[in-house]
Amino acid sequence: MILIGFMGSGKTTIAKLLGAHMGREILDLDEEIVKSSGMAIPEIFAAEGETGFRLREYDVLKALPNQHILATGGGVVTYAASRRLLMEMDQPIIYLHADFPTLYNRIREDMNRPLVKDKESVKKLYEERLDLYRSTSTIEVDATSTPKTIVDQIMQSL
Ligand SMILES: Nc1ncnc2c1ncn2[C@@H]1O[C@H](COP(=O)(O)OP(=O)(O)OP(=O)(O)O)[C@@H](O)[C@H]1O
Ligand SMILES: O=C(O)C1=C[C@@H](O)[C@@H](O)[C@H](O)C1
Ligand SMILES: [Mg+2]
Repeated sequence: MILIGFMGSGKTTIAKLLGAHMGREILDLDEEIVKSSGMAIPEIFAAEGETGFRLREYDVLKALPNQHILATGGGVVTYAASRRLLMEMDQPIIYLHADFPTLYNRIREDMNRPLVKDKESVKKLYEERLDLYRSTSTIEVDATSTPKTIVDQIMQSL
C-alpha cells in the first residue's frame, strides 16, 4: 500500500497507524532518502536543488521492496518517472486529500520542509499538484478527519 498527498496530509502519521493495525512493516521515502544520502532534506535541497532531490528520490524509490506500507514525500508525483514507478508497483495508492488551510496550519512551523516558504507559493504548489495526486491514486480519502477515522476509511476501501 502506498500513501500519497501534499505535505501535512498525514502520510507519515497514517502509515505508522496502518502498519500497527495491519501488522505490516512501514517505510517512509523521506527517511530512506536521508539514510541513503547521509544528509537532511534541507541540506540536499541547498546543495543540489529540487532537481537533485527528485533524482535521489527516484533512485531510492526504485530500490525499495514492494511489500511494505510506503509513506511517500509530498512531491513525489511531480517527477514523471517516480510517478510511473509508483503506478507500476501494482499496489493500492491512497491519496490523503485535505483543503489547503488545514494543510498549511499543520506545516507552517516546520523548518524541515524546504519548499514551505511564503503561504502563496505553497498554495500554488498545492493547486498545481491536485490533479497529479488524483490521477496517480486508486483511492481518495478525507485527510481532515481524525487519524483513527482515516485508518478505518482506508481499511474499508481495500
Ligand atoms: N488527521 C490528522 N489530524 C490532525 N493532525 C494531523 C493529522 N494527520 C497528521 N497530522 C499532523 O500534521 C503534521 C504533518 O503530518 P505528517 O508528517 O504525517 O505529514 P506528511 O504527509 O508525512 O508530510 P510530508 O509530506 O512533509 O512528509 C504532524 O504534526 C501531524 O501530527
Ligand atoms: O512536497 C514536497 O515537494 C516535499 C515534501 C516532503 O515530504 C519532502 O519530500 C521534501 O521536503 C519535498
Ligand atoms: Mg512524511
